[in-house]
Amino acid sequence: MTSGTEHMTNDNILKVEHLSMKFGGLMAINDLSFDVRRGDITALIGPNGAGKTTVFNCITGFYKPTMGMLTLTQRSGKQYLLERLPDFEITKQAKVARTFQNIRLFSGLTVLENLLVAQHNALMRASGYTVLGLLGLPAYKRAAKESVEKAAHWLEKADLVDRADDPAGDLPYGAQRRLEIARAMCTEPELLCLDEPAAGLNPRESAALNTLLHSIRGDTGTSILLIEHDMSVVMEISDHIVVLEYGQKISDGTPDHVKNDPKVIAAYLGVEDEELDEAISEVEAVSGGQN
Ligand SMILES: Nc1ncnc2c1ncn2[C@@H]1O[C@H](COP(=O)(O)OP(=O)(O)OP(=O)(O)O)[C@@H](O)[C@H]1O
Repeated sequence: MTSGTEHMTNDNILKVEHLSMKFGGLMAINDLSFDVRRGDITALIGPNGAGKTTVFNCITGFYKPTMGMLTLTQRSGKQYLLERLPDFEITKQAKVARTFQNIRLFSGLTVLENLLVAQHNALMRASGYTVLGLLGLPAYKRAAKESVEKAAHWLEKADLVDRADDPAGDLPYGAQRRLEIARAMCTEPELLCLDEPAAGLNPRESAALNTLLHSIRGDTGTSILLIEHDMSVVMEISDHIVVLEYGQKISDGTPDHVKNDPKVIAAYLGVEDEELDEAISEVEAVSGGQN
């Protein structure tokens, strides 16, 4: 199999197999394997330093893994080995979009302009890369109309219509997060990778984020892979959770499975194996007390 060959569609959009990433003497990711099912919201969680961002950086081409295979299968069945592609091809061809822990918008451009700039590549292709194309080609006019329509669609989905003409930098934090996601959606990704989308959001903004993510999954079928520390967000929106600790997978399954997994409880409470029973009883006592 090589990058970009045609294959049968399967249920997994992404297969991570035996991924390892070494920084000097530090094994940040150690023989990690997991699947991201098509159309699911999959969360990658784990304590600080577990290796979540490193996995994202390998998937999006920012790091080249020391070992392992990252196979992305598009809806058409076309497959890409991400570890072999430069990052711009991962975005452009494999159609993986990403947001970052720190918001990266064009803060001086308006909200609408941010959504249009995201579609620059498609517009330039339609122009034939010539001035005449820009001025006269029907293909360009059609593409320009479509890009405005797409921007309007995502403005509405992200609940930003009222702020369309404001500079992106003037938006409240939660609205900037939704704009980043809307901008990524304008590139029509097959896999959307979100790095801590709920970080710093208040409960109302978190709820608006959940609505946006559910509508992305429901309306477009785009698969979402996210890193998130906020457990209430993770448990509410995820179909599937993969838990890392010290670069290795310690649990993998539904939110219910993961939240009751003793290994996960221990990792989050920071206890040794022999103290596990005690820790589990403590957690049960606390959750019992809240019900
Ligand atoms: N470029 C790098 N060079 C050296 N070490 C790195 C590099 N990037 C990450 N690491 C190390 O790899 C380990 C995993 O880091 P990573 O940022 O992936 O964890 P994380 O789970 O995303 O943590 P957090 O939740 O705090 O963001 C850490 O020990 C980190 O110090």
